Amino acid sequence: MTMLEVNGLGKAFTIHHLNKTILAVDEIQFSVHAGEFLGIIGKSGSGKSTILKSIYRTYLSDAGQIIYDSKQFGKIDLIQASEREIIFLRKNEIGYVSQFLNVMPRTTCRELVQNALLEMGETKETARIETEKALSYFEMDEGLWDSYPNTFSGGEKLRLNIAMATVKKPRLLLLDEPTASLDQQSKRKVREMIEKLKQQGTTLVGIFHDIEFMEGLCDKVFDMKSNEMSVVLEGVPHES
Ligand SMILES: Nc1ncnc2c1ncn2[C@@H]1O[C@H](COP(=O)(O)OP(=O)(O)OP(=O)(O)O)[C@@H](O)[C@H]1O
Repeated sequence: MTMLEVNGLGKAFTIHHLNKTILAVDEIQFSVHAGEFLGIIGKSGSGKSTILKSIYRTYLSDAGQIIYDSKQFGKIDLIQASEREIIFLRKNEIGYVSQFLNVMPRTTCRELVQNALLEMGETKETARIETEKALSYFEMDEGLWDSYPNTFSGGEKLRLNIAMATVKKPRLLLLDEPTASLDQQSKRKVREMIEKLKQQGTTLVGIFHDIEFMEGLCDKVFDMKSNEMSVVLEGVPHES
């Protein structure tokens, strides 16, 4: 079953003060089946993050279609979807993790993870238990659970980000360099979690500078250089 189909995706940015337009991505085409992991590779500035942000609708694309098979809405074009539909999908079906923590101010680490579960309808008790499990799993120091994350280290912020997104067991998970500032032990944890989610049917699209991290995780690779998708048979996908 195709979970995500990107057809002819294009996105340009207008830089007003320079009076110029940058074509960030053009004619992007790929598809991902349920439970598959698609890795996007390509050099810096080639448009990898723009693709993920277009899927999550942080950016509104200028051309093409992004057809997502939603549990709630059936097949839906994420470019045409209403704000209300996008908010629902972000709460319930589609997760996004980047290197940057962008969260409600004056909300503790524990509350952030709990709120993610409460907004998808979990009971307070389940949210409490699952939150503690997720924070322990990603080895967040218990002394930080009731602190505000603005003072957290880069790695702590990242682990919180990943905990918030994965605790919801999203149907589609978008990973934009989620292991950027993590140590080997934390990377292993993230990898294990990705494997677990895959087994549970989560579909993933991810970008990793650390190509070795992708080894054995990705089923397919989309190469920005050739604008083509290939199936990973064995080994490590090559950087373009
Ligand atoms: N919000 C924006 N406004 C203007 N230009 C942007 C914006 N976002 C991205 N771009 C431009 O679009 C192009 C693609 O950027 P993008 O971040 O998608 O690349 P990337 O492949 O993810 O890069 P990296 O690997 O360095 O993170 C770049 O030239 C970038 O400067």
